[in-house]
Amino acid sequence: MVENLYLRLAYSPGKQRNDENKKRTVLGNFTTSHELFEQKVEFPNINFEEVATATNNFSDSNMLGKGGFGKVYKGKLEGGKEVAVKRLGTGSTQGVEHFTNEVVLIAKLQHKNLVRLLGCCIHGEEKLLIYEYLPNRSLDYFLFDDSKKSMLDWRTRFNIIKGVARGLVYLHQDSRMTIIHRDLKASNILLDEEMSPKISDFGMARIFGSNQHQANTKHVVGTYGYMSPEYAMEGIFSVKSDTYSFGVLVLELISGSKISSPHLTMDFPNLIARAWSLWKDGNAEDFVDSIILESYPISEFLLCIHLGLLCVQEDPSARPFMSSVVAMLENETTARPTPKQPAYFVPRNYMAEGARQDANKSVNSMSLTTLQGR
Ligand SMILES: Nc1ncnc2c1ncn2[C@@H]1O[C@H](COP(=O)(O)OP(=O)(O)OP(=O)(O)O)[C@@H](O)[C@H]1O
Repeated sequence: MVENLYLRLAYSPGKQRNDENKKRTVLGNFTTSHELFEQKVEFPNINFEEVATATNNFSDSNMLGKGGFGKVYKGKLEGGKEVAVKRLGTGSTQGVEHFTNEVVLIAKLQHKNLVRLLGCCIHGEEKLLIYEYLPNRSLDYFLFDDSKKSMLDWRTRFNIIKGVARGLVYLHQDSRMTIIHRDLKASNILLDEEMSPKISDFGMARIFGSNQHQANTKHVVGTYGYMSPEYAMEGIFSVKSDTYSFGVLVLELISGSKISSPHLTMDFPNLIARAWSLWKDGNAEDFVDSIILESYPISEFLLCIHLGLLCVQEDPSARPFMSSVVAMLENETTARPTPKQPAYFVPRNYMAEGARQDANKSVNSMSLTTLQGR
């Protein structure tokens, strides 16, 4: 049974909310999703029993994956529609925030490169988000698995780059709001049956008011390696922090390596360092994943490496807006500035085994980072 749910602010703000309130006073018209949440949002509420039945009572065999905020299950609704159900961990304020953000934001957005949220469910302590099911799961599932990455030929990777860029332009400037995603990464790019990309996971996104260009927070959230230096170290975020994460994603797609790949030697603290070093020495071809290197025009690889390096520059104002990125991707003759040397940074203790294993999970706070290789 599906009925419309009118959502109203339903939780008491904790410490984090207080911090953000203080900041809002300083920043003027900075709008958090909580404020929108205080407005009424009409959204399909899917019955809990129906979701439980659809997912075989949230059985492990239906589990598609596990993120920082809960497990995701495959389900089949009455009538046969396949869905993905995110079951948020109970009891945490951050889980509630994640839930409200997703519902309020995605309910208002529609673009072919954004995942569709079909409904939600609040049932006692349970909070569920019900999405369209994307049969090819997420980009990381293919790109970082040696036995699957050959399924991502260059044409597919190039289309993914272009689709994600268009989705970001929509978020940043073409929807009625300016939305900063704040956690763009390979596992948040879902792939449909044609391997077209859909940006997912808006649990950490923030909305800016019309004259707002940047904001800062003491509560840094996101994923190691994809965070821009100014965000990781000073908590400053803007559309240009998403541009940075996009640049990292582009470099991962070209090289077929993770930003934090253990295969990188100590000469290269991360993938950005390697890309920069090879590009400036005129050896950018060596950066390209050997699986895709043959049979495609080298000019497209070089364009994308160049673009990736422009996006990860240290100075946010030197990074292109996503609309310029799309223009460069769609027309190889569009002028491209020369990228400056990026700043490589890794979180303190990042080389520790435990930290590396969790490197691609979203974090709810990040304390210290160290700069290297300037
Ligand atoms: N709509 C969907 N269709 C198919 N698979 C999905 C869908 N949504 C999520 N998944 C799968 O579930 C996994 C977990 O997703 P989730 O967004 O919770 O976490 P994550 O992005 O891996 O990590 P984090 O929460 O740290 O960002 C994804 O990697 C993906 O494989």
